[in-house]
Amino acid sequence: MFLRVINPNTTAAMTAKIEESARAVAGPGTRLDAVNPSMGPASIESHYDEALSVPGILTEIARGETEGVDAYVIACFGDPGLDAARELAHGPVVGIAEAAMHAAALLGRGFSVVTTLDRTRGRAHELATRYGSPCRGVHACDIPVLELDKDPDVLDRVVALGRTALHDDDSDVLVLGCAGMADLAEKVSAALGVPVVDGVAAATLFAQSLVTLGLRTSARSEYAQPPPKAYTGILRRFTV
Ligand SMILES: NC(=O)NC1=NC(=O)NC1=O
Repeated sequence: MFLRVINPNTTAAMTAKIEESARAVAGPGTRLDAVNPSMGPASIESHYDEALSVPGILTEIARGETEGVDAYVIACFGDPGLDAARELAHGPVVGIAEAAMHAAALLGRGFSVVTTLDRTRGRAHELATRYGSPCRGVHACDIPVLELDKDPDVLDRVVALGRTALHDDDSDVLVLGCAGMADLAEKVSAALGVPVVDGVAAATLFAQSLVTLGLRTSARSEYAQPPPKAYTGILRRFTV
């Protein structure tokens, strides 16, 4: 099978980190590549960034549909463009927040999210409500997405915040609230002694499992192909 993991921001170093996390769990029979759009925000840390990332995501989905991609992962914790992507894709499209929250719900009574900027907490709560997940709290380490690779104290800060979150929320599982934290899961889990879910790995395996089960996005109603219509201006270049 052919999985495509889409980093919705345009930072190649993050795409490489995301690819590494996805490849680490993909099966031997799975062809996997990680891509990012050539247009869009360098990182996604606001509703504005999320909105501007969606045309690029949809461009990558449309391209994947011509290249035989069987399933997609949207590798940003805001799950940007997820519903629109499902209208374009024939196979499954899995967001890393959705995957991480569902995985966490299988591992404990309640989970906490450790994310980047404080302003992204509302989106995480909104997604947990939509997904019906037992999220007991969302905590921000206030490290900008593109600083995750540069700040030498990232691991210590995420561990400290995770410890506080588990205590204050009375949670028993942690979810990493950014694709850029994918490489921290194992170390944070070892430090805190609880399961720590990396949404990139979880979404990759969910997508792979759905294809293995022969399941795909339903085209019956809401996720049917978009009704044909004219798109004007620059969007004409990026629409099906
Ligand atoms: N909560 C987040 O910071 N999410 C993210 N921003 C990105 O650019 N990638 C993410 O996963």
